[in-house]
Amino acid sequence: MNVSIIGSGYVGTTIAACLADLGHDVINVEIDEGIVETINAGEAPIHESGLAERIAEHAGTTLRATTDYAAVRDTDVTLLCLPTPQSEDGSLDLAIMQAGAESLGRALADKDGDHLVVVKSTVLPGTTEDVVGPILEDESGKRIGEDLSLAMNPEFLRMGTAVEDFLEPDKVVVGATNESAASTLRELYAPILDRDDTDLVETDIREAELIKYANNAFLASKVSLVNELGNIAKEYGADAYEVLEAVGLDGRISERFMRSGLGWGGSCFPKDVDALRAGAREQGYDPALLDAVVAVNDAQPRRLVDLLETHVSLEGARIAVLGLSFKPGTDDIRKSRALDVLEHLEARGAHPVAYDPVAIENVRESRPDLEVEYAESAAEALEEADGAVVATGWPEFDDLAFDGMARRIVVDGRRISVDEADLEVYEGLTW
Ligand SMILES: NC(=O)c1ccc[n+]([C@@H]2O[C@H](COP(=O)([O-])OP(=O)(O)OC[C@H]3O[C@@H](n4cnc5c(N)ncnc54)[C@H](O)[C@@H]3O)[C@@H](O)[C@H]2O)c1
Ligand SMILES: O=c1ccn([C@@H]2O[C@H](COP(=O)(O)OP(=O)(O)O[C@H]3O[C@H](CO)[C@@H](O)[C@H](O)[C@H]3O)[C@@H](O)[C@H]2O)c(=O)[nH]1
Repeated sequence: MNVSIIGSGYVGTTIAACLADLGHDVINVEIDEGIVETINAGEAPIHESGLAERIAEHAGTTLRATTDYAAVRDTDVTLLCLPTPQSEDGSLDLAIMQAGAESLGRALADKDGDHLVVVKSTVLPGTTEDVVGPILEDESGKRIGEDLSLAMNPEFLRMGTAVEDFLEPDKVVVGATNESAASTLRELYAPILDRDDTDLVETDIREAELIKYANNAFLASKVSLVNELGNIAKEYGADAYEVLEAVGLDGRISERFMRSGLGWGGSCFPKDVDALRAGAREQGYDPALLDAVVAVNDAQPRRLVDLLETHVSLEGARIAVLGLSFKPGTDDIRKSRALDVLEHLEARGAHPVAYDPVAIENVRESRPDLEVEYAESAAEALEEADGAVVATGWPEFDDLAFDGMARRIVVDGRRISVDEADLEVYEGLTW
């Protein structure tokens, strides 16, 4: 099948390379010339395991990139993978989606024959049919249900495991207005749907849109619940990890997403939970539970620094901060809880010395306001430190030597593996 993909970020690039791998002819339409050149040169514009080799294999043949929307006219289906950020007030900002839909609609005006447009971006119910659809119709002169079809197909991949998640998903959700759109998507994903472990969910567009938010809201809520239970466990002197491991044995609950600690960040959970809360309020519903889910999450970094302060007087103290990315395996620092830890440390007069295997440059560039010293290794960050906090659970922090510290006090927000006998103080946030 000939496929065009609008937007070549984490989702668009991963999907393009994977669809080429599945045998489709794919073109990425992207406004960033640097990304277009990188893909056409056979290189990956982002770091994801398994991505570079797929791009290298298919670039120039079944995988191409361009800044020219006219390329969509040579394709049967277009996947919209544009960003859907949040506005200042937390609500969903559709400006980029609207601009992309306008450009796509204009390009489709000159296409003979039918075309299927699929929204893959995370958008609130109603966006595909009430915002994207009308723009496409206005700009292209085509009519939905006649020579234009519309579908919504949310994406559930995680950063760091994007290729594997896309090719081996638990489910594929297809929201479509007509059978021909649904059948085109079944054909597009045929090799994925042939797997025994992939469920196909066919539904209406509105439900498909909401499934994505419900999925992320559920997972974020699970982590906040686990953190609340962890905070309570800590008060009782109990180990939340032991408690929740046993709880997870209940098949109704599952053992996944049970790691308590510093909380959730990243480019998706925070913005999607906020957009759903704002959307619910707009609909006249007060999302009290989701408000609490965010409040519990926002309190964890302060709680970690409070815990450290029970052992170290922070004014003027040199504090090692281990980890900056929002989770291990990525250099993404968007809404990373580690940044909140840095802010709390700074506000209390401490001198943070931070180390992360890959995310330092991103923090340096995007947060020049933070007064932080950066170290080139965990050992360097720990050298002469009066205390340390673990903010991201990078595997390389397991079994670290803490002997360079001035005082061997470690407060852990991610449950790394440590030899407590080596330490003066070792405290977990929830154990
Ligand atoms: N990142 C994830 O892990 C993930 C997972 C599932 C779903 N999503 C959702 O997928 C969507 C895309 O997310 P992402 O992380 O890939 O975003 P991203 O910011 O990484 O990439 C978006 C790309 O779109 C390009 N772009 C912007 N305006 C354009 C235009 N008018 N025409 C063409 N290209 C344009 C940007 O230059 C950028 O390269 C969002 O709705 C997000 O919520 C993201
Ligand atoms: O037991 C856990 C699991 C996760 N986290 C934290 O939760 C955040 C999100 O983690 P993860 O879900 O692995 O990362 P993302 O790449 O943000 O993926 C989420 O967001 C994507 C974008 O919407 C979705 O596609 C994915 O399904 C969804 O898992 C990170 O800060 C993790 O540290 C915990 O604290 N404890």
